[in-house]
Amino acid sequence: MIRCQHLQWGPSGQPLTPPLDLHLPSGSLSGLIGSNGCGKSSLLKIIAGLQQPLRGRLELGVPRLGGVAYLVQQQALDRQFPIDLHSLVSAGFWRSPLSRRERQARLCQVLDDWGLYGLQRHSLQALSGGELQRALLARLSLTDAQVLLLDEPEAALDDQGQTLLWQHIRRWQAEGRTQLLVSHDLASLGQRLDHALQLSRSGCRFAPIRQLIGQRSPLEQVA
Ligand SMILES: Nc1ncnc2c1ncn2[C@@H]1O[C@H](COP(=O)(O)OP(=O)(O)OP(=O)(O)O)[C@@H](O)[C@H]1O
Repeated sequence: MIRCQHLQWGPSGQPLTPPLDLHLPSGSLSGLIGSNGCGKSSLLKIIAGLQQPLRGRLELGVPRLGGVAYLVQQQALDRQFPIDLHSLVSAGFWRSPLSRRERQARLCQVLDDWGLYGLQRHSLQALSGGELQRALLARLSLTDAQVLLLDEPEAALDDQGQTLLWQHIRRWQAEGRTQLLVSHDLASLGQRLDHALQLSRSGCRFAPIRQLIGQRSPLEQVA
């Protein structure tokens, strides 16, 4: 669950949008859309607790530590950081109650799921954009967090990667996790999601995504 009351965020004294009131129930899957610089990534950082809001209240129903997982845009990562793919993905076990043996089995499964087998010892620099994105998603797959914040998760993924991504998103939805997903691919979101939050300087609007992007359903098109 994510509940915002009169929430505002942005640079000090310069809120990016009018106050946001929003309730995303547990298990919901919602898009977060809007033009470049309107404040989408900043809102995810506020929800993740990485930035402070300017004003308003935020309620998550879970503790931030362990309860919220945030998939960052990969350009926010330092590719020079001296770790390999194995270490990056394994960070998803943080606070996990699994035994060493269980972790090993789960890691193998997740690496296999995301098509990363054989790349465990590659440094971050040696990964392609799509491989790094799969590694970040594999790390997310290891967490038990109930709130998942996904910032452009389809970035750099090929068709097969995008299919895998949406299989996982549907699985997380079936597990009752709350997901908020930033994307600029409105056509794809329009086919896959029911609702989205649209941010802009003039206002925030949570509505059926087809209304927001001006798309009509196939039935409406026939009618
Ligand atoms: N650390 C910061 N200091 C000052 N301004 C910032 C900071 N981070 C972001 N901003 C500004 O806040 C605004 C919103 O940025 P944000 O990254 O949230 O936009 P966005 O909607 O995610 O954009 P995009 O679609 O381009 O990813 C931008 O104008 C940006 O320049």
